[in-house]
Amino acid sequence: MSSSSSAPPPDGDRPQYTDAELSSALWDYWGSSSSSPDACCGHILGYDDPNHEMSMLHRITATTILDLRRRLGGDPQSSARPAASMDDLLERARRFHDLHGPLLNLRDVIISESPRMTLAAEFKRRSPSKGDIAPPDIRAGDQARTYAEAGASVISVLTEGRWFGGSLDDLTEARLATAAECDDDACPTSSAPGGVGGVGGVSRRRRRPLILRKDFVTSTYQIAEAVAHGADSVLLIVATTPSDVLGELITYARVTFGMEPLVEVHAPVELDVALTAGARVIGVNNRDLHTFRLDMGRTEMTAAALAAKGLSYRHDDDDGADVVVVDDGGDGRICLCALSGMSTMHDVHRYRTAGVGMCLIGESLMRSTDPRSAIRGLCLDPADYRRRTRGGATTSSSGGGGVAGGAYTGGTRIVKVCGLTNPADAIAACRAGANLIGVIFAEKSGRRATVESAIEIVRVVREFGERDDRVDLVDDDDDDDDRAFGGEGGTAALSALVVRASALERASRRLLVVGVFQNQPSDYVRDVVRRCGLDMIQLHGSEGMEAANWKNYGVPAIRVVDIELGADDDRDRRGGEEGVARSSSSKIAAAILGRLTSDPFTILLDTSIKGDSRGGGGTGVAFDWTIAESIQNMGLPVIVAGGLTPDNVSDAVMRVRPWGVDVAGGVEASTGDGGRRGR
Ligand SMILES: O=P(O)(O)OC[C@@H](O)[C@@H](O)c1c[nH]c2ccccc12
Repeated sequence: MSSSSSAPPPDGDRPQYTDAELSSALWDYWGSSSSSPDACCGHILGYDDPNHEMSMLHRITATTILDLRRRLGGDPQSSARPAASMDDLLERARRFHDLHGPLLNLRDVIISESPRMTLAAEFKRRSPSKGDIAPPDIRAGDQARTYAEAGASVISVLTEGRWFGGSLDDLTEARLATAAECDDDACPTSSAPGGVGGVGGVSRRRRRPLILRKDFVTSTYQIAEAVAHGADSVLLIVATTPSDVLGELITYARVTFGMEPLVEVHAPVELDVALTAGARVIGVNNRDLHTFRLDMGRTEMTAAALAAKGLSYRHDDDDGADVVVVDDGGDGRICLCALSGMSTMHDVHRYRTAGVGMCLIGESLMRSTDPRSAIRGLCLDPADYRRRTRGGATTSSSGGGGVAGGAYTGGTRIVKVCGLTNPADAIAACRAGANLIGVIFAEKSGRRATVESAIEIVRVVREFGERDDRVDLVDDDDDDDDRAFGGEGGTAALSALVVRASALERASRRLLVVGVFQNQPSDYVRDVVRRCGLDMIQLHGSEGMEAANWKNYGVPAIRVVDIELGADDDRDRRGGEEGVARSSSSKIAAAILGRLTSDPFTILLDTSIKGDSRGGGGTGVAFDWTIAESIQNMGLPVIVAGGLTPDNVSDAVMRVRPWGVDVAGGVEASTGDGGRRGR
């Protein structure tokens, strides 16, 4: 990370430090310890960084050290709150406990949840790699309560202010808002892990969640500060802490407060440092905080190293029996946690299989419009996961999907923003929550992108989605047998499309770029797909169902089905005769389903205007959405397009609850195409 892009957002009267000041603060910190950087695995120099430039992790840590130094020294220039003395903090911590009760112990919480995966749900306003993640008016207390009620037994609160936008006030707010036991419909069994008095399945009350302070802790002062503000535990990062200091901080936390800290490692060599320092709860950050690169395999790598030492705590449920593993009597085995990059029940299950006891999830819960159902969809209880995935075909994480049969009721999962022509708008769309980014190559469009701009868009979207390559959607779930895709309508096609909807939901967490084409030669389409690295295409012309088979272009296709807006349909709709409109919309829906083949990956419904020679798409007009509703009632999740703008999209979502929406993106300026929107 270059130093120019790593400056924090400007923030009031906070002092800015030069690189030289930051660097010397770090070396002072390291110099104060007897352990040399090399002996502690050299992480202070950063991984994969032969030039040993100051990484973001160094910068944030050093800034935190200098900020604290200023506060403790009582900076007369600053209007920031002067820091309390250590004695004051200890007195405040004692008062807090007299009022609100004792600390919860992190290891005990994780073990008592087994075999259910402990969820640490994180409150994080922004991050250095992603910018703003949540709306500015979001309250830590509200979010923490929602998390707790949905089944999180740990709430992690980012308190770092400059890069993560957090504060100690957020911490206290989260602690106080979750002070009471809460009703818990996510509580799995009568043995109610974490529950109180849950005998015989009568009571479903959970104890309050444990509150974790996430910050860049380098001193006992910050630990006392955390406790005084309501934290039960703190994060300690091996990559920035000299090994002897790490040992001192862990011991201080335990002896002074009975606190069990979460010790973060990223590389196997750091595991040894953590173990030597006496850590008992170890979190593997899948993200390298020096480079921000995400490597989901880090957790398994560390789990294997821990298992080889015979130190893994077993959280598993003995092959499916709902047996709670009892405490091991404190024989020193380690609770392993996975941190960063998770969002689905598959991620949780993956780490469950590796022996992990706690998953910490931030960004995807902060971005979720419905964190409650997002948490339920994680299937923390292994029995839930088995139930959801029974029969081999995995259903959507919303729990609403399933192989054909039954209406789709899972809510809106796919948000496509279409017509982007430059990387800045594409990033804005990603930040706003889009998971499909549409780039138009159709000739008639006023929003047509160039190959060069599409290449750039693909680059920034991949970076945002943290992947290096095209997402391979046609995977093991899909049957590569030609007969299954051979153009027969009916249930087989429907089943295939329903399974693919789940696959698309999963894959789109990494954000996909879709190229939109209309009656263009397949050689041309293939060439653009290859040159730009598109993940999918959308066929918008009269190419026909069969043309959408992924084998034609090498990537799966969204097949657009035009809903023609004729004078009659329009009268039906406006006349307000619900019954007539409904019966005609279900007839249209049935006709559409009858035409389906299993060639497309997904179906998108869009408006076309009768008699318009230019064909469907880009009309800026909405069709009768009850057609989409009928199709979904028949079991097929669809994407709805046509006349959706950021202003009216929530209306469509409330009324139809479509699986996907397609919104015209970018700047709503005249396209030079008679006012037609860009698709
Ligand atoms: O938002 P994610 O990808 O779910 O990750 C959360 C958490 O692990 C991440 O915020 C984190 C892990 N270790 C940290 C150290 C400091 C700040 C932040 C972190």
